[in-house]
Parts: sequence; structure tokens; C-alpha cells
Amino acid sequence: MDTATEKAPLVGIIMGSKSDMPVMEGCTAELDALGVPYELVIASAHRNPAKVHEWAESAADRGVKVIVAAAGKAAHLGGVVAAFTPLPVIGVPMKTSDLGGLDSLLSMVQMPSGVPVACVAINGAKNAAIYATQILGATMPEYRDAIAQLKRDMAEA
Ligand SMILES: Nc1c(C(=O)O)ncn1[C@@H]1O[C@H](COP(=O)(O)O)[C@@H](O)[C@H]1O
Repeated sequence: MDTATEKAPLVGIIMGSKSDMPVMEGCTAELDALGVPYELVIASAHRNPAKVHEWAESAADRGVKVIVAAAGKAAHLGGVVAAFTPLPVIGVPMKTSDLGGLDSLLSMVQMPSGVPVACVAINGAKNAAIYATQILGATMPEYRDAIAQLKRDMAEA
């Protein structure tokens, strides 16, 4: 399932399996709430490396500014994507039934020097959306304003 919002995507979301989708709906819902256009692709670095390569290498040319990569278990996807793009990559380690997501977290966060993947909490899909929007907000005032409003809403609540 490959999808995108109608406006040109600024965030590229990739996940290793459609089984990650229920958690990652927390990311798309937050991006929708913040008004950030995104594209979404399901592709595994293990099962379909050619598709991951092509998608990651062409992301910047499509106008994508930040990538969110979600994967569970041997979660190499974010690192592989980071190898093929100059864009910042935010990893979302998926909770797993066997090792509770510690497997995903450690395989995602322990990147070799020179190829960073910024990693949120296990199942931290919403925070990945907020962090991606904050990165956009560094240069795009409308997204800085959206984050400022989110903070006001949280304080109010
Ligand atoms: N970690 C990876 C990668 C990868 O890193 O390329 N590809 C799939 N997966 C993960 O395997 C888990 C189980 O996938 P299935 O449910 O399809 O068996 C998912 O959490 C997925 O992200």
C-alpha cells in the first residue's frame, strides 16, 4: 500500500510491513492534525531491498524533507534508508511479541558513526510525527506555529 496526501509530501513514511500500520496510524493522524503533507510506503530492506533503495534515493528529489522509518525485530530499515539519503531519518522501533520491542530499539539506535538515525520510543509513532514537524519548523514558519499551538493545547489540557 503506497499512499500520499494531495499536497506534495514533506515527510516520507516507510515501514517494514503492513503489520506496522496500526501503530503508525498514530504518526499519520498527528501529521494530519498538524497539517503536514506526507507519503507512505510499505517496503522492507530485507524483503524488497531494491524498492527501499529506489524510494530512499529519490525521496529528496520528490521534495521530501524528513523521513520516518518504522520497523520491528531486526529493524535495519531506518539505517538502510539513511545510507541512501542525505535527509534526516527518524526511526520508530515497533513493539514485538517476543522481545517487547527492545530488539527493534537496539537494532535501530546502534548505528555506526557517520550514519545517524534519530530514534523515538518503542511504538513512538506520534512523537515521530511531532519531531518531523519540528524539523520542518526550523525553516518553515507555518510548521513552527503548528508546534507552538500544539504546546499551548497540551498546557491547556
Ligand atoms: N525490521 C523489518 C524490516 C527491515 O528492517 O527491513 N522489514 C520488515 N521488518 C519488520 O518485521 C516485522 C514483522 O513483519 P511481518 O509482520 O510482515 O512478519 C515488522 O515489524 C517489520 O517492520
